[in-house]
Amino acid sequence: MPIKAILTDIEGTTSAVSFVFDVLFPFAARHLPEFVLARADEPEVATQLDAVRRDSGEPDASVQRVVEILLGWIAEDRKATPLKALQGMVWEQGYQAGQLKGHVYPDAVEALRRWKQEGYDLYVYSSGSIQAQKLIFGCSEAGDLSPLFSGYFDTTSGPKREADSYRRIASAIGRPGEEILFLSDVVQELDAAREAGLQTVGLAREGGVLDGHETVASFAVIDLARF
Ligand SMILES: CSCCC(=O)C(=O)COP(=O)(O)O
Ligand SMILES: [Mg+2]
Repeated sequence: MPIKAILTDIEGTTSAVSFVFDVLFPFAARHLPEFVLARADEPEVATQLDAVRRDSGEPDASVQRVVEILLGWIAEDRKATPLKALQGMVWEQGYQAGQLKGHVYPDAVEALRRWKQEGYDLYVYSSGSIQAQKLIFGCSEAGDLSPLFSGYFDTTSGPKREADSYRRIASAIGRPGEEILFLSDVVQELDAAREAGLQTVGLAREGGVLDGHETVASFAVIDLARF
């Protein structure tokens, strides 16, 4: 069945791992303590702090202790939903102040624009929060890419290495899995997507092969007509 929609990962796929690890995560680690301490009583922040207390098994943790837990999670790259939500809020301030500009590989920008023009529907699935996804594409070095996308999915749809997450996303998109092409740099994500019936292409930006999946180094060589 020909594909009608593309679902793409961000880190390592549309965007450099180094942008996430060397720019976004250090920015969050630097600004998150002050942000959390200043806004701990605001409902959207308080909800996430309670989720950290719950997920860490420390229901009585002080705000200061929650900040320590969050900094530990950033250091170990934990894909925890409340951390991702808070990072998104902190990054929003950085993008708004012009301190951050989203990195998107030029080949990804070109292909996404072309695919959109050709009539494919484009979606994002990242561990970064939906707010963070909108920011990286909306405030990118290539300008505002947000009009290209028809929807965004994060870990509130489930973990990226579980097939059920992709089944939920396909259902939300309103298409059978085989009409959706999933792009990612992580083989366990590609395996989970395939188990749910999606088609897959792996991105290995530095070369190499993602075991069991067609693998490319650039969006420029992905030929959608073959699917
Ligand atoms: C949305 S940009 C921030 C990316 C992020 O926080 C992250 O954990 C990357 O996860 P991905 O699923 O895109 O590999
Ligand atoms: Mg990735």
